[in-house]
Amino acid sequence: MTVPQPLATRVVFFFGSQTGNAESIALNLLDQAQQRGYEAECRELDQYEDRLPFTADAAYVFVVSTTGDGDPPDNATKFWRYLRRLAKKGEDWSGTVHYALLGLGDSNYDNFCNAGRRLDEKLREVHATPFYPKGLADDATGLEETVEPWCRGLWPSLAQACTAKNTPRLAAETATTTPTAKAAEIAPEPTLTNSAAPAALTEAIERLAVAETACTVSTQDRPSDNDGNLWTSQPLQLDFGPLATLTSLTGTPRVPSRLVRIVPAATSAPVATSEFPLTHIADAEPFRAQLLGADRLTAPDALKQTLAVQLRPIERDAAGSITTRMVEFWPGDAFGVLCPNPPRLVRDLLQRLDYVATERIQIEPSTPATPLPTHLRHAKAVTPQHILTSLVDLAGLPKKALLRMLAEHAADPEDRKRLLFITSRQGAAAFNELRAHIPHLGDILATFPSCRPPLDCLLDVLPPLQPRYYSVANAPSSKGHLRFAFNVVSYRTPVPAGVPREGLCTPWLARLSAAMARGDATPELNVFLKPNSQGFELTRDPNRPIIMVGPGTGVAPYLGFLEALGAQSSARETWLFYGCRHPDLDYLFRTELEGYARSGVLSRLMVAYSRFTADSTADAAATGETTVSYTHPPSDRPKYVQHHLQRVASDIYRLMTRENAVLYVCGDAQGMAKDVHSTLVDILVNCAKSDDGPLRNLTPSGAGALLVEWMQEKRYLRDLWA
Ligand SMILES: Cc1cc2nc3c(=O)[nH]c(=O)nc-3n(C[C@H](O)[C@H](O)[C@H](O)COP(=O)(O)O)c2cc1C
Repeated sequence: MTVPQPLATRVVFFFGSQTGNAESIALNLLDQAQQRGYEAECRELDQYEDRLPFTADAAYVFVVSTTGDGDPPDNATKFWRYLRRLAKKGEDWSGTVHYALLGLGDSNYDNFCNAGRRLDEKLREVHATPFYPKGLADDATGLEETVEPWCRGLWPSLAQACTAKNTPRLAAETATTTPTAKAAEIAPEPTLTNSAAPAALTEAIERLAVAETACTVSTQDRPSDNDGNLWTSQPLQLDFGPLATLTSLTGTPRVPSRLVRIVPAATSAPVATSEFPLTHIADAEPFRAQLLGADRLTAPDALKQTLAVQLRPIERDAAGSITTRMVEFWPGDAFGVLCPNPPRLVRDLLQRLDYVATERIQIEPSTPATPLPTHLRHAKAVTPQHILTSLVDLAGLPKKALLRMLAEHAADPEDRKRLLFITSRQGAAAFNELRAHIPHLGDILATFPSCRPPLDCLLDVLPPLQPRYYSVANAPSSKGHLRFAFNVVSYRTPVPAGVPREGLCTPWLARLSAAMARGDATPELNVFLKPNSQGFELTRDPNRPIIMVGPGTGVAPYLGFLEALGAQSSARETWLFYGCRHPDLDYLFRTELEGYARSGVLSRLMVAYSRFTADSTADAAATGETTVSYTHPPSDRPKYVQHHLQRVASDIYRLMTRENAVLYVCGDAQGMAKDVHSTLVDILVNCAKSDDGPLRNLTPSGAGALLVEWMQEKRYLRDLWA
């Protein structure tokens, strides 16, 4: 680690963020840097300047998440390609570019923090100099665990790399704000100590005074309750016992930066739907689509309810008449569905926060030098109801930043103490317990009844509401229609055990479809095309063999592939490895898949059943081999897709090493994709033993490297979710 003489006089925070975490961290860092007197700015990575972008007079801080299968976020791909080009050309940034890097990821995925790691490698390749060790934060265990210490440690290192130009704003603010604000801002990690009785802890906490909230009025315009009864707000039963014996709290995070301010809109005219910002996703061009209906793909007694919905993209002419909109896509593309938060939850929150649902307001940055978070940038004239319905995520797992902000707005000292405890080092178990309840924002506010945060403070910490993406399960030729398949997400909480919960978008689509089947009007959705930028698409080369692996709803994109292949005439081999629990319960798209196998569009269809225990000797269905009949004793049946792959190992080896096949894997990142990957390593190592070519003596690590090479060459493609 080289700590440069402070050449830099400004700091640039760059973020690459798909779902808002990295952006929120970068914006908070920007605010803190400005308070420390640095001249600072914050940009999306793809907003780098093309000419002379990186200079010695700035220190650079990168906060980058990973998406897809180890890929950079959409707003960082242009920069990533640019940096690769520079590295290839032998660019030399030694002595010029000093940087720090924080990667975000999730260790449930194979390629943990891959985008951050690779960015770091490339920066080193061009001889940029890190001035602070890189941090890699893991969503699986809680980003905060790494993010907070990394951010705290950044400042001393930055002070050596970069000179602050201005008098720290902190000092100026100290003179003008309340003692509370001072304490919270100056000490990034307020350590509340009191060696006396626990009551004194309350007193110590009390000294961090409560900010006032000045919002009034009531809710109008009640949306209809078509969102089931799972979204009512319930207080959580949490164990605050340990708090009774504590005399100090340490490790509480700093109060989140103020990013957003709400002002009355310039006009009070009602908001027209057409004015309403539909999505913050770059390049997305939403269109309307009618929901035509849903087919249930699983039996009523199957573990999961899986639906295939049909949509008809539409456009309206000036007279209001509707025609089908022909959307150009390619098998492998996905569509984003913009799904609202549940009306019941929105209404509860508006009541609780005392906002007029339909009052026009405007969102502005808290200071001119701080950009608005991307998802709020278009909210020029909106209503509180719009914001809570469509812009922010109310149901995601709560972050410490949210709880820390709420502590600032708790009128009751007991609520405040408890909230601070949950965010503290001593309250780690309580924080995990809170998250195990899988609460939504309404539950959290019900648990701390004296909290009434102003809407702008909520907007500072709530992540953007994400569209839900579904692979298109048909070919473009399908009369302009779109088909998606998904499991309707419902589950029970681990704590307290067994409380029913549901997902946001899939139960909503299921309810809309059911209402329509009962005779309600045809619903319209806001949808946009998300072309597959990572190469997971039907190969455009008509001669390449195709191997598709996709258990469960991972089979969905292949339905699109197969429909398109059915319209081609090609002698190539097409194999599908599919898996489900039981042939009679959850074999999705069975008729279609077996039809493709019979007609030869699929050369082989191999189905693994994980819970099929019938004691018959194998017929085609029992073995899961539809096109070749051979028998297996029940105990020897392939249970999972990787078992089928093992059975035909030499064919897989031949197709991949000699016939330039493309291998696709779609579905669960955590279990299936890892097992399939290690099976592929085994297959390569074992089959290479009898190969006289260059792969003979292939080791497991050599096989792993070969698979990585195939990924880079887009011959081994994965579309995964955790
Ligand atoms: C669809 C999807 C794919 C992901 N793929 C990976 C991955 O391959 N490797 C990884 O470490 N994390 C992966 N993640 C986890 C994210 O990097 C992590 O949740 C991060 O906090 C997101 O930050 P952002 O909101 O700034 O994008 C993935 C998350 C999603 C939703």
